[in-house]
Amino acid sequence: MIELSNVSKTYGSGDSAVHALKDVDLRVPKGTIHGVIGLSGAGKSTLIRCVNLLERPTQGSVMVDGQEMTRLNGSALNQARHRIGMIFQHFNLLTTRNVFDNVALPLELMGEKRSVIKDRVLPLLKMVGLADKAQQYPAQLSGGQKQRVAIARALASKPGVLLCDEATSALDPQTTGAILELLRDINQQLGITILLITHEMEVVKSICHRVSLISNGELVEDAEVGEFFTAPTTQLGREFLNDFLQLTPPKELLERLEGAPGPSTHPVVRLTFSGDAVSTPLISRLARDCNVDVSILQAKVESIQDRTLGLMIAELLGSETQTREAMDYLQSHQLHVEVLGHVQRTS
Ligand SMILES: Nc1ncnc2c1ncn2[C@@H]1O[C@H](COP(=O)(O)OP(=O)(O)OP(=O)(O)O)[C@@H](O)[C@H]1O
Repeated sequence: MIELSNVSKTYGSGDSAVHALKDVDLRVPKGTIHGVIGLSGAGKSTLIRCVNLLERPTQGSVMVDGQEMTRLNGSALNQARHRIGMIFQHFNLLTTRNVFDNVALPLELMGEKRSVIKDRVLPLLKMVGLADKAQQYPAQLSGGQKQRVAIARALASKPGVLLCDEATSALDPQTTGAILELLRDINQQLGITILLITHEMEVVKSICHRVSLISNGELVEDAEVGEFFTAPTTQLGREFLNDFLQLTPPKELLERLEGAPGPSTHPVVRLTFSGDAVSTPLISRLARDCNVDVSILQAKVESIQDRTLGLMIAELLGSETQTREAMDYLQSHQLHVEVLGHVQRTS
């Protein structure tokens, strides 16, 4: 289990101080996979590096599997770090060591005997699918293979926790999928707790149980993945979702979109719906009960874990009162309604 309480991190001081983390509380239960997503510079790397104290928090406490990391120094901290594996975007392998010796490195640093090292490294290489590459050097491997070596190395000291710092960001989509599958297998087979940071919703959707959204050093959302994808509670969360689903209004419509309603305009809305609302014929009811016509401009249905998510961009055609009633009707049926703007009637 990982538990951060009131963690803040400030780089520098005075006028040049950067408040990279502000009062962060985060709890990752044992055996779960937790994602932290955010824009560039939001504080993701700082947060993950505070877990193993590669960065020491300015304030607050960090507990990992019952041990308070923030109280440790020197050799006690080094010992505790053996229980926390970490993988990085650029793999960080030693180019002068072959695959076997890269994986063996943490065990050598712990003073393990060669026979123990051999018994540990070979099954790990098998687990990550590189049993036949033990004698090869990093330069002879693909990006995905290098990350597999890094994963085996991170697991060598039998950690209870694995930290993944943008572990798939340097990989193509197919290799990303294979590495994520490996991480999921490791989580299930070894019961290891995984904390990962990413700027990609696809990563969160594929393997995380829960997700936190970080913005300007603050955790602004924390939810189950299905919940986050179907009902983000912040504007930033909705923007991540819309980018992921690529449901933005067509360019030609954007050009005609006006901010304020006028005497002869229609609202253009983005509707997000999940659960029962996906299978309810709300649009035809809207036409019947509220007397508005609905012109669907874009629509998409996605399965996120055990939930179904529907998205739609539509123009509501009717009088101002009718369209307002229609939006109230949709909201009362648990749809998230966002008015994107207004367009002039064409007829
Ligand atoms: N060593 C440092 N010294 C000073 N400022 C730093 C340092 N490391 C990070 N920062 C600043 O802290 C803030 C958070 O940075 P961080 O790297 O944690 O964000 P991030 O979300 O991981 O970004 P990215 O996705 O671009 O890697 C940024 O404003 C960054 O410039």
